[in-house]
Parts: sequence; C-alpha cells; structure tokens
Amino acid sequence: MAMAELSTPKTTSPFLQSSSRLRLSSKLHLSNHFRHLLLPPLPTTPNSKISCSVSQNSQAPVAAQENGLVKTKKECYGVFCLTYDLKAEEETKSWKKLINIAVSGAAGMISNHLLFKLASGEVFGPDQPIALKLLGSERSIQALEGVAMELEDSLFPLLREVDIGTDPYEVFQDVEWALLIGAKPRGPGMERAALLDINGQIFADQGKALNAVASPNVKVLVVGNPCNTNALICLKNAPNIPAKNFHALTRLDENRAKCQLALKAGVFYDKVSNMTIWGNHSTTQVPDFLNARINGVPVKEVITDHKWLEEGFTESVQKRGGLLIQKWGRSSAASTAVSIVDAIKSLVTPTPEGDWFSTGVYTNGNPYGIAEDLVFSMPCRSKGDGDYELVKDVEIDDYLRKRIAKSEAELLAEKKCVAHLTGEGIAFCDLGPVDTMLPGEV
Ligand SMILES: NC(=O)C1=CN([C@@H]2O[C@H](COP(=O)(O)OP(=O)(O)OC[C@H]3O[C@@H](n4cnc5c(N)ncnc54)[C@H](OP(=O)(O)O)[C@@H]3O)[C@@H](O)[C@H]2O)C=CC1
Ligand SMILES: O=C([O-])CC(=O)C(=O)O
Repeated sequence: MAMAELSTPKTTSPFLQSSSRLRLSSKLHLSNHFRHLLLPPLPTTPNSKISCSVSQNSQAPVAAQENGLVKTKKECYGVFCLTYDLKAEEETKSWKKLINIAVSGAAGMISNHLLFKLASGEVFGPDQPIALKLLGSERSIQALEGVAMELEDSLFPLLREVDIGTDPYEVFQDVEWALLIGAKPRGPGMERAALLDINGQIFADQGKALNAVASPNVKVLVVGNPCNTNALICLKNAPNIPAKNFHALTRLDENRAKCQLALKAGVFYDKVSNMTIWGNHSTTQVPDFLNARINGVPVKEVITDHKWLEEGFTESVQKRGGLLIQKWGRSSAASTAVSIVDAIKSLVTPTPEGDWFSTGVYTNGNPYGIAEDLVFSMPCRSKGDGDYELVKDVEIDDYLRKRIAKSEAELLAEKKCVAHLTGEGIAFCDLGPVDTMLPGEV
C-alpha cells in the first residue's frame, strides 16, 4: 500500500493553487454500521498531519487525532473522510463556505450524470467547495459505494466530502440543497394512483427528515415522479421550511420546448427565451408558445404555422420523454441531469434582464388564479440568491387558460389521492376516465 500525501491534481483551479499549501487535517467519518459495510478496519495514527492511504484495493482512511481527540463523523467514503483544513484556505479569501448537498436516488441513472456535474463546479461555481450527501437504500448501498469510488477517482478539487447512507435523518443533516431524485418508476400496467401512493410515502418521510435536520432555509428540488405532487407532499411534511423553497423539476420540459421551437424556426436554441411550462410534469403540461420569444420576437410572429404550435409542438413536448424511451430504451437521464443543473443555476445566478425560467412552485399567492396549495410550474425570476419571484404579468389567452385549467384539475385530483400523506384526512382517488401519463411513458 502506498502512503502518500494528497497530491495536487493537474488543473489550474485557484483552489488547487492554494491546496498545495494546505496543511491537511483528517476527520474520521464512519458510523459503526457503515464501517462494517464499507470499509476495512480503520487504522489510527497519533499524527495530526494527514497521511492519505491510497491503494487500488483499499479505501481505508487514516483516522487522525488532533489534540489527542479522534474526530468522528457518521458515514463518509474513503478519501472523503480526509478533509482539508479550510482555515488555511480562508487566507485566500476567494473561497466560499462549504455547502452540503443531498442527493437521493444517488445510485440511479440521473444521479450518475448529475453528481459529476455538481462535483466539477459547473453548478455552484469554481470557488464553491461542496459536500455530497448521497441517500440510497439497502438495495443500492453497494452501487452507492461504486458511485463514491468514481467520485474519489475523479479528483475533483471542489469536492470535499462524500457521505453515503440509507437514513434520511442522517444524510439530510444540515443540507442546504436537497435534490430528491429517488423514486420508483411506474411499471407497465401500473396505475398512476398506485405510483402516487408508493412514491408519496417516500416524499412524506423525506419531508419529515428535512424538517427535522436540514438547514432551515434548505432548497428542495423534487425530480422523482410524479414530481409536482411529490413536492407538495414533501413540503406539507416540512412545516418549518418555507413552502416557497420547494420545487418540482419542469426544467427538462422547458429545455425540450426550446429545442422544438428552435428546430422549427431554424435558429440555434439559445435564441429562444421566455419559455414557460405551465402546470404538471405530465402529459397535461402546457408549453407556452404565446409568451415565448425567438430572437426577442414573439414566437407566433416567427412561426406562422399556428396549427403546428397548438398541436404538433405542444404534443411533442408533452410526449418527448415517451419518444425517447422508445428510442433509447430507458427514460431521459443525461438531459434530466442537465436540466437539474439549469434549474439550480437559475436560482443561484441572476436571471437575464427580461427573461424567465420555469419551475414547479407552491401556488399560494400566485397572480394567475391557479388554485392555492398546489405545486405548479410557472414563470419565475431570481436575483441569484437561491430565492425567486413569480413573473406576474404574463399574458394568458383562452387557449392557454383552458389547458392550464386541465393541468390544474389533474393536480387537484392527485392531491386528493395523497390526502393521507399531506395531513388532510382520508385519501379519495379518482383521476378521471383517462389515466394521464408521465412524459416518459409510452
Ligand atoms: N421531473 C423530471 O423531469 C424527470 C423525472 N424523472 C424521474 O426521476 C426518477 C429517477 O429516475 P432515474 O434516475 O432514471 O431512475 P433509476 O431507476 O435509475 O433510479 C431511481 C432510484 O430511485 C430509488 N428508489 C426509491 N424507491 C424505489 C422503489 N420503490 N423502487 C425502485 N427504486 C426506488 C432507487 O434507489 P434506492 O434503491 O437507492 O432508493 C433507484 O436508484 C424517476 O421517478 C423518474 O420518473 C425522470 C426524468 C425526468
Ligand atoms: O416519465 C418518466 O419517468 C420520465 C420523465 O419524467 C420525462 O422523461 O420527462
């Protein structure tokens, strides 16, 4: 086994320029449970200076003592049990305080793309160190280890800590962001109501855990489907966290809509702006071509085939996920991860003047007459502080109003199905004669 000081990876990151000067200190981050599960017995060293044990066949961290005390913390993984001494870094003044990001379903397909983007600095910026808290289950714990190993091997300078675990009350401790991806996919012949019940329970439990242990201003992005109602369940179970902090991911739909409009107009997709997705992340969603713009011009003036906009375009966005499954054999994972990145970046960077983005948010106080107490995708703007405001003056014509109402009715029906999970009594589930689909269903 080679004993090595943490070496400086090849990069020009300002962190690494400073990290090579750092005195490294170590913390031991293992619960007894995971010590058995994950790692060989832990050697200890009386040294306060770190020696990082690096070998192909062992992830054994070195426990260190500082002032005679072994520092311990629950679940962490391998090299991430060795944390940098951030005090030394503070001298550079250019480093932000470490943020804790939880990801559930961390061994799944979407996470497999997302985690590496988070760790690279692409999302929160090149001066933002992060800790990743990965939530899995007994069935995925081995896979989670594999993910953690790949994160180790990627030598991301901004990634200071990776913890893995199966208990949301441990994994969500002090998190500032919670990206809730893990959910059971709907299988063939399965009713939407059954999915609501199974996944709803997951989000009720996770809401309670966030409420108990997360940072009080945690931002929560629900991806696991049906994401709007799951987000509602989650926020109802987390009364101490502002309801405004909960989002359901509809950014993938926004991105899909921009792409279709760009294709039709023969422009690159960066020319499409002001794209709203209204409503549910389902086939009732409403991609709003009335208010979207291409090169700053209303879409309806650029694309004069209005029948295509009302039918072809709208349906292509609503069912894009299903078409992708037909081709690819599984649901969108890479583009979903990209859209999660976009969704977060839209909250941590100021929205460009005149533009907006779509996200599923709590409807209380909305200016569009949409029923209160739902999570509904609407146009938003952010100052870049993690918060957002609804855009209040978007035009809604009869075409939009009718379709928005349909998506609203669907969400109201979903809400009744999960009343037992939101503290609103006994659930009554009648989703109507036509069982609506997730975008990814064929
Ligand atoms: N909002 C959006 O735009 C989109 C949402 N999605 C949704 O994101 C979710 C995750 O997708 P993806 O990463 O591709 O899925 P995967 O199947 O690859 O991973 C899902 C993870 O969910 C966890 N999970 C939790 N409960 C269950 C359960 N009862 N049965 C099976 N797995 C469970 C599993 O992890 P573990 O065992 O660790 O709990 C699994 O690793 C799905 O709900 C999907 O529909 C997908 C695309 C777009
Ligand atoms: O339906 C699914 O599971 C996947 C999904 O949400 C999408 O592709 O938009």
